[in-house]
Amino acid sequence: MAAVTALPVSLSARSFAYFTVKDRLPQILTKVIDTLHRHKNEFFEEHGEKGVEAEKRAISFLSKLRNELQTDKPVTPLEDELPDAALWNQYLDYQRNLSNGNGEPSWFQSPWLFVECYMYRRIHAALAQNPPIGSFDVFKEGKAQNFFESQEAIIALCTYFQELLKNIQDLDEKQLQGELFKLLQVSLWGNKCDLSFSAGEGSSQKSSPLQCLEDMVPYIIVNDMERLWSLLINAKKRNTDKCNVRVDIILDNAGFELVSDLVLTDFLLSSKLADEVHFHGKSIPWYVSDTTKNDFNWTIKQLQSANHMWMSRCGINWEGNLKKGVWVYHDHMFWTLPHVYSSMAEVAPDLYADLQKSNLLLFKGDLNYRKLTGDRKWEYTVPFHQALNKFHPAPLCSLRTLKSDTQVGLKPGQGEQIQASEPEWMVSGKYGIVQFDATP
Ligand SMILES: O=P(O)(O)OC[C@H]1O[C@](O)(CO)[C@@H](O)[C@@H]1O
Ligand SMILES: [Mn+2]
Repeated sequence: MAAVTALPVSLSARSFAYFTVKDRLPQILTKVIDTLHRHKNEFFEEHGEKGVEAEKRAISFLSKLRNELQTDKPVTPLEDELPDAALWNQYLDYQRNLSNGNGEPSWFQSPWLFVECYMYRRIHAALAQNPPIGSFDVFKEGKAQNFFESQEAIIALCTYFQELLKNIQDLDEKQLQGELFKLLQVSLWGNKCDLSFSAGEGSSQKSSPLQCLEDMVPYIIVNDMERLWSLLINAKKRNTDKCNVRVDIILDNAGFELVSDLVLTDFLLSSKLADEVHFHGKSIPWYVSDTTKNDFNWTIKQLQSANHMWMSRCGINWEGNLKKGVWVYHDHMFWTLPHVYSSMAEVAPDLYADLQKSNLLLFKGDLNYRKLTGDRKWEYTVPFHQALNKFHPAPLCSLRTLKSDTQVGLKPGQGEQIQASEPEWMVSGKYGIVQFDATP
């Protein structure tokens, strides 16, 4: 991988990133250790002494990791033999070359994106290397709790949606557009509910997700919903039996956000704006609340068996979509590598080629935005297309609330104006974007 010269510097642990690395990441590690402690009896019941020994080894690995982080030790090569280890270690070499002999990559000196991803990968190694507790998801409880605490909001959304389905065939184009915009916004604001941001403290959707959409429109600082609509409606009009419209959604958090994404994608199918939807989740537990295959299936099962007619109707329909093959779940190790998306074509050509088959890629959440734009200190007015740095498998759109200090594609003066009244605007999660790029 050649060193990049013409791009702005990477965000490193010196700004907002500094507080994340200094405070949030150690807090997350402490919580993970605590979670393992609390499950000791369960490990014993399931696996006997072997389970307890594995738990002890995982805890000592994680304590060592926390110490390395807090004392700004060099980031060391991975020593496990998991399938992605070689790619990680190559990336570490690349970081070494970038630092031009200015010392080893370390927690507070290296790019924030890299060290943060690296921490989650080491957490995974702590478990994966220690059978019989190798597949224990240390973040599962938090994700489930977010789902249960968002119960009211999920009921409100499922009820609204099932009512909408009753007469969806009778909606004219304008009405269809209005409904799409609503569900896009629910999915956008659903991204407030991630757990790495609050270091694993609760962050669920408490109020009805549909009620305050109007009031929140001014906080959507890039709003390309009209362009998204044009793409979808034109694709629908051109659509013939031979050529299906495929939408891909690169998922972010489980819990309320996932339900909001599933409702959005059900709407795309039910309105015939799309014929098939492909979901992309994480193959290992990631950034506390990100969706894995287990979370995806668990969520649909929970909905199905819920004691609420419209919730369970959603769950039953969605299971049906999976069985019929109009919903397809994928995971690929690339999504949990530290690489930015402009290197996908080189690092994961199979994934890139798969995404090229899509008519529209929806990228959910802040981390996806950081990887789309290379997590760099761009000027606010730099076009999104430029920041994507040649990543363009298909038309794409980011739905993201701002939780890290990078943002492109703003109008001249727009960023400075918000900054003047709200210094925290880039990291508070209060602002959002629906940012689209169609140009190859
Ligand atoms: O779930 P999301 O929206 O990708 O957010 C994850 C976010 O959590 C944080 O990593 C916290 O460190 C963000 O700043 C990051 O981008
Ligand atoms: Mn996330």
